Amino acid sequence: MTATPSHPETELEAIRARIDAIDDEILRLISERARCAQQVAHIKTGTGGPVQFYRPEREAAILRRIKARNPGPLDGEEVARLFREIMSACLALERPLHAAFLGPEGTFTQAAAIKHFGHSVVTKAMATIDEIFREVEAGACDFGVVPVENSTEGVVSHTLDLFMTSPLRITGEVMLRVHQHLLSQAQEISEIRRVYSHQQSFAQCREWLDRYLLSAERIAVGSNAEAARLAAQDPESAAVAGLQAAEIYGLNVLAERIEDEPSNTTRFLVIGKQDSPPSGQDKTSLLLSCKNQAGGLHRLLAPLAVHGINMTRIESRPSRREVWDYVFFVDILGHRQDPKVAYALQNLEEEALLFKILGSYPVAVL
Ligand SMILES: O=C(O)C(=O)C[C@]1(C(=O)O)C=C[C@@H](O)C=C1
Repeated sequence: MTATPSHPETELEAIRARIDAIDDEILRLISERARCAQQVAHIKTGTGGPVQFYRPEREAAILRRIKARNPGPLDGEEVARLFREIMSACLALERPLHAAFLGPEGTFTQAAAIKHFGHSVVTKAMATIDEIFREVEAGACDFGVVPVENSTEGVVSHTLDLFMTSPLRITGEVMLRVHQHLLSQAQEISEIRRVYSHQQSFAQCREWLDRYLLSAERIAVGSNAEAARLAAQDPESAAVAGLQAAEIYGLNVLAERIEDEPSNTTRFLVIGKQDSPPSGQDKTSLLLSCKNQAGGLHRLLAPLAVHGINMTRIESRPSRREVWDYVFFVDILGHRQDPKVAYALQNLEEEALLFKILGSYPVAVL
């Protein structure tokens, strides 16, 4: 007996019916999950103490678990992003989270905030990095998101400097692949006389700009989004900015991905009043200074080597106390509560002139 070939239309209808049934089931499960989150909130508020609705270590653990268990065919990153949004909505049911970012609307910092907290976070644009710190210190926002380093252009020194005086802690990190585009009201690159962008973005696209827009004036402004806003008012100009800015300010994309390094990534820090409990895969950021003598830095960092701790970054900045006096921003792998890290930090503190733990937080998952 030969099987009768099914009609493509009938087949499509059958699969769509199956998708509808699956969607019903997903919806039922998401609603059940949301009710669980409401119960969590109820338990948290019942404890009497200060309530921490947002739990970065738990969120990181959930996303890592989902990625590890993902059977495909969807990519692990993709699946984690979906769960990121489900958790974001569940948390908003408990209590909406407010995060300050470096504005205006449409900056990479806003994209980083949404990548980290999901779309249910309420983002608030601030004019400067200082204002983000102050907004969080004052309790007007739960968290702030600030850029700290770029893979092409290096450190955002102003952010580091603010940690010297701020009581805020680092509660998370966000890695964002940064793609720069040439945005304009004009239709052709040949019409462009001026280009607006942030200094860092100009630096990330230097080769492209030298090649295709050498004669256009480069005007540095406070943010890429501000650049896009200005480009929207001046048809002979363009902005180097992200796609979000193109959408918000209604600009054409004249050239895509014009960054010199295709892997161009910016690292952002999430700042808040508390850091995060251990998630199993964490980093710790430190602010240190050592005696100004031969072998001072070597002796200061020796406990890390002795206890087998991996240092992922070291950055020096003028201390602003004395001329030619420096402080060091050091990132290590591990949580300050991990016994090995705790021992090393104890030894390190004995050797240091200045010793401040800026925070322990989950290594970025997304
Ligand atoms: O487990 C918690 O503490 C929750 O509040 C639940 C939940 C979630 O949706 O899974 C929501 C928000 C927290 O940031 C972490 C996890």
